[in-house]
Amino acid sequence: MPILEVDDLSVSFTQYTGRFRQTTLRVLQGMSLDVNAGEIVAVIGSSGSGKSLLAHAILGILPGNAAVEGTIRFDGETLTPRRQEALRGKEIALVPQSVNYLDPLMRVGAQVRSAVRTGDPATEQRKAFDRYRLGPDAANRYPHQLSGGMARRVLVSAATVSGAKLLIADEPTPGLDPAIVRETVLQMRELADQGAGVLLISHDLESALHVADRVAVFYAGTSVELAPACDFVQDGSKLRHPYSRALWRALPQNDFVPIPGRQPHPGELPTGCLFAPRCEAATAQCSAERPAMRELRGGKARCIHAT
Ligand SMILES: Nc1ncnc2c1ncn2[C@@H]1O[C@H](COP(=O)(O)OP(=O)(O)OP(=O)(O)O)[C@@H](O)[C@H]1O
Ligand code: NI
Repeated sequence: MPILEVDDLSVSFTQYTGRFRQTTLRVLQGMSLDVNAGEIVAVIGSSGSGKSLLAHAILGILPGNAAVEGTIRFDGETLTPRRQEALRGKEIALVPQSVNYLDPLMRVGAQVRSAVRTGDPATEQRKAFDRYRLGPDAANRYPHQLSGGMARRVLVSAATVSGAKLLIADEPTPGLDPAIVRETVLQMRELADQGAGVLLISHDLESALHVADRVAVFYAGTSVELAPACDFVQDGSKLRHPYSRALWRALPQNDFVPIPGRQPHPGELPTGCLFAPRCEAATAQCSAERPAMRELRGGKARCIHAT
């Protein structure tokens, strides 16, 4: 049974654009995916595609002006705001995108100890710091006294001492040390092998493919494909959606072919398929209607032409 099931999730923000004018911006739509225990599902998409919002919707930490539609089930039961609060940091843990999530005024050892749920907090914190190569004096430091890599490892420690059944790792944005990115993905694999379900959010298809079982490809606030990781091979012809194939082909070890154009902003989405304006295979029908996600060859794709 899946540990996490996201079904037709949409997120909108209400914004005031003047004293009396209010607009609603839909930033996530029709998002569906599931994660099984012991499995890593990588969420891949460029900046602004909705990856962090999905994580925040699952955890119930979206800002107050956000409206959520659709259902999220954890361990077979629908998540309500009350249940999200009860599970957050316990059964469902986040490795946040930024080290700014650490409390700047609290020693990091104490922050990790406060996340421990079973066993002796001091012992569990020490074990986690050993596992993630944080020296014995690291626990007494404040976040600003740690290097970026060490702070990331403290975040992973805090997420793992909780013994969560579902881990959501929101990877640091590019520009941060690639070695740290690699390290985080390997840590996630270890946790999945111990039985946790992992949602691994990443810009970096290549590093995610090292550890993921399945890949969800996001574009402009929706999922366009859900594929087994092993479909990302050779010329990409096993993939179902033109955008997934384009991402694959854009990798340096493949043809390094960039895709012309850019991802549309939430306020300027095309009426039909969101990828149609950049798609080589687009026809008039693609611009007429938003395609639904459909099952295809052991995966799913949101494209009327996909075979
Ligand atoms: N509080 C907010 N109010 C209005 N729009 C928002 C808000 N938070 C996020 N958005 C918009 O929602 C979209 C998705 O944002 P999100 O942070 O999920 O992207 P992301 O895929 O995580 O990007 P990155 O890889 O840069 O972290 C973006 O267009 C962003 O501008
Ligand atoms: Ni993000």
